Amino acid sequence: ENPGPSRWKELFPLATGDRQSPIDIQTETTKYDPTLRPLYPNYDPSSAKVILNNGHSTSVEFDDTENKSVLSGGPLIGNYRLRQIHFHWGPSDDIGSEHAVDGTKFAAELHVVHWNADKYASFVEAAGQPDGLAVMAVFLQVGECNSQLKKITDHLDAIKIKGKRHRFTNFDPSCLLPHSLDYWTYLGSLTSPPLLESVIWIILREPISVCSEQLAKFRNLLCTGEGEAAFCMLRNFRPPQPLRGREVRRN
Ligand SMILES: NS(=O)(=O)NCC1=CS(=O)(=O)c2ccccc21
Ligand SMILES: [Zn+2]
Repeated sequence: ENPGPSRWKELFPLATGDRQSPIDIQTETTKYDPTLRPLYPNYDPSSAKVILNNGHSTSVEFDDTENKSVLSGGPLIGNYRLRQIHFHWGPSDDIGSEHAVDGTKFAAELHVVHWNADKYASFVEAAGQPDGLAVMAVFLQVGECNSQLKKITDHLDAIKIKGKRHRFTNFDPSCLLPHSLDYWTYLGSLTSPPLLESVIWIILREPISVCSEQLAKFRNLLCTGEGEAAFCMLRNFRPPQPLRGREVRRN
């Protein structure tokens, strides 16, 4: 089975770096910053292309060959182009999110991944730069079933096996955002290998809902491929990492 987060440092020295993600957000020590602007997501539903099972999560991939779907505002300078969305969850409803708030974890976490197309020529190049990526995170709090999330969970049966992909278009990920776009922001990293320290994190303070039945559908995905012994994708979250003196700002 995939070596868990505790062994990543053996292959990826960045795992013990000083701007690693996720973190536990201690709300009392976040700093209000009046220079932070409102977030401005502007997504074209035709950018959505495919939903897939990559063996460690399920993602929706977007056409990022032009500035059709971008995030601007907030702490960002210029436009960050939408690349993909994916989710993190756990084996039970009491854990699953990557970031935590005053020690509390949510049942799951949505990541909306963007890259700085104003400055860099590709996602891969941007992923190697300190201001290359912007990931907007949304907490999924267990409760009511989420009718917008159903657009994703209804397709998971078709991509149960690692490597499966399915045409998935006419989808605007704004439908998964909460009413309020208030946020915390800090400088961090990708939360899975290669753990690159290139992410401006934007964590929405208001969660969206998810019900147990929907969480069960994520857990039914397989992290194994065709012809392999089947193992369910029960957990794919990295635990909180040391803050190393970083500041968390809020708008
Ligand atoms: N949880 S996270 O948002 O830090 N993303 C991990 C990640 C690792 S990756 O480099 O495979 C990659 C490619 C495209 C989008 C995301 C990723
Ligand atoms: Zn993620």
